[in-house]
Amino acid sequence: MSSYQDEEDGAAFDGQAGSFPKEFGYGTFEGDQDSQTVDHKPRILLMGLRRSGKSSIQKVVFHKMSPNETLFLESTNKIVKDDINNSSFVQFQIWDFPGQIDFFDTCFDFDTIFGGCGALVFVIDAQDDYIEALNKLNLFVTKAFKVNPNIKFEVFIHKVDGLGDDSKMECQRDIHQRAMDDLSDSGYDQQIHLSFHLTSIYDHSIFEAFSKVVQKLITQLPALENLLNILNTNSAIEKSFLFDVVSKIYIATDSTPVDMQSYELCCDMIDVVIDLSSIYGVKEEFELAAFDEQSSSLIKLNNGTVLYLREVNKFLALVCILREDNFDHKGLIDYNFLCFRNAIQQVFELRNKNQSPVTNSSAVGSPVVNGSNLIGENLSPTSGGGDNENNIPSRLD
Ligand SMILES: Nc1nc2c(ncn2[C@@H]2O[C@H](COP(=O)(O)OP(=O)(O)OP(=O)(O)O)[C@@H](O)[C@H]2O)c(=O)[nH]1
Repeated sequence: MSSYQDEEDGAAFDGQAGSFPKEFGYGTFEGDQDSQTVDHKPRILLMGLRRSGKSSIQKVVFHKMSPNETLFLESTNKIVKDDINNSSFVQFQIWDFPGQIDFFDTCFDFDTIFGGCGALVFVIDAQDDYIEALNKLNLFVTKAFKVNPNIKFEVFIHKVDGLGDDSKMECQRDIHQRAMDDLSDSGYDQQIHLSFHLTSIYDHSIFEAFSKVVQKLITQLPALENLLNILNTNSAIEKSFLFDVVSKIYIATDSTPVDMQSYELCCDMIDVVIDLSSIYGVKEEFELAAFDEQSSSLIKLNNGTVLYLREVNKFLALVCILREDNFDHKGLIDYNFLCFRNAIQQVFELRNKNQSPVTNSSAVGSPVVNGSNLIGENLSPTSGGGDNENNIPSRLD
């Protein structure tokens, strides 16, 4: 097995975007070698009140900071741009806004901020009084919608690790209700769609929520989903995720529902593979990451389930969950995987061909790729998102 290398340092950096609001509406920023390339990437804005957890989210998901270390993060006092380049699919900028931002400041250039924005993530601290946060949410989304109606609005009901299961649900229901009432009062309830996610940096929920945000910016998603469906059907796979290895965001999965435990198992597998690879993997000279197309890993669980990881390209890995019995057909699965990988390659090529330099995410068309080369034996995968909902093993064999 070759090794994965954490690309964090090479992949992302804190571009100090200058002081707010004096240098607002940035075309370039320090550390930006090629502002033209960077600026056409879809942008994700992180907004919310002070200390709601915006910087922590960004650091934990994209910079591998441990959740405990976020206790020592200083308050952000200027907009911080972060260029995420983990893979050909996952390419965007995150703008972390200071909590104390004043939207009535005349220097605020709404057109520049919201114009090229793909998603606005509004973070609400669920452990705090959220009335003020809801007022801000309404102000920001209505303003953003007027400038750019294509923005996806995502509300992270954050720090829910401090709440019990019932309180979580109650909190979500209350925030949802109040936010919708506010939108209705401002006359936008029919036009603006808000998605709500319960999140915490202390578990996988923040990665799952960010996966969903990022997926909405990938216009090739239907093609990827389709390929995963075909792969599953022909290889008797129960569930498969296409992971961005560095961030553990899944950029696509098949169309069966995602259950959190399966996702967590796959994330853990990636951690195991990365850790083992960095200890035992052989790194070629001049190579940033020492893995190749042969990289793979297999973990048998004690409930008759197999986790199978295969390298798709430098940044993406396919992680599948399937029954041990069905893994007897490993040759077939491997062959189908190669077809799948070729098809993904075609998606990449089409995307690169179609990409125009001034586009945001919504302007890139979805290519039509089918996985017609995949071989299917008479294998019948059981339906649903995995059969191990109540049967998750407590140890890895
Ligand atoms: N319990 C808990 N605490 C969190 C979570 N996320 C962040 N925090 C804590 O919240 C505090 C504030 O986090 P920051 O990331 O600095 O908040 P911010 O929104 O960037 O704050 P400003 O920069 O002032 O706008 C830190 O002490 C974090 O450790 C979470 O999921 N659960």
